[in-house]
Amino acid sequence: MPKVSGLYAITPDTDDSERLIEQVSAALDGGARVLQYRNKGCDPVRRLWQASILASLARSRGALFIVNDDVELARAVQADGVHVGRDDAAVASARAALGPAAVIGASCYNDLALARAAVAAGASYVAFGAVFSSGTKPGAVAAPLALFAHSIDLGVPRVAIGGITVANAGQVVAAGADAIAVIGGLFDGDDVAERAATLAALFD
Ligand SMILES: Cc1ncc(COP(=O)(O)OP(=O)(O)O)c(N)n1
Ligand SMILES: Cc1nc(C(=O)O)sc1CCOP(=O)(O)O
Ligand SMILES: [Mg+2]
Repeated sequence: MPKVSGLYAITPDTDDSERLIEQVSAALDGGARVLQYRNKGCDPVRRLWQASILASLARSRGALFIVNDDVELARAVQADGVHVGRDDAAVASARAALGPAAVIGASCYNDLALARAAVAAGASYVAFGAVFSSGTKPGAVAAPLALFAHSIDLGVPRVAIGGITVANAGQVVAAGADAIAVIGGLFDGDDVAERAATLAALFD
């Protein structure tokens, strides 16, 4: 199964598909190894269109393509996998729907027991967050960086998320995260390729 590691870019919510494609191309050019399509706001037709384009883009750059929340959309665009949280499909049902080769990610917030259960249910990676306060998700529970030292034995990649920026990402990598998932710290600005390159280089 392909490994989730390095810079994990997550798309910002937008209806502006042209800008989204430009920004995602820049993130992939800069070195993002995983791309998640996350769009909570737009209509289903545009979601399918955006996801299809981004799937091709990720594939053409050798990056993994993951769809947030929506197992059926992941299947429709032949994504590498899906990311699920507490309000989404269960890990086991996502795994059953997408098959043994799919990458199934599970949000585990600040909860190591949840991470152990997710791995037992078939998760390919787990995510802990929010490691810093997040402008994208201001109400997210805080997750201590020490979780990464305490979760090595899980045997799957551990992704950090929440408020990660060029300024603080080094601490997260030093704490042991296998990947850093970033929205605002990557896409809020015009220098996406440069930020991606800086964040990706932390894993060299
Ligand atoms: C890599 C990664 N980690 C965590 C999340 C959050 O998932 P969830 O808790 O289901 O919240 P929403 O993203 O659906 O609002 C994620 N999407 N990706
Ligand atoms: C989608 C999401 N999930 C989180 C969690 O803690 O599970 S934090 C978060 C938002 C990540 O965006 P940004 O990089 O802009 O903070
Ligand atoms: Mg979700």
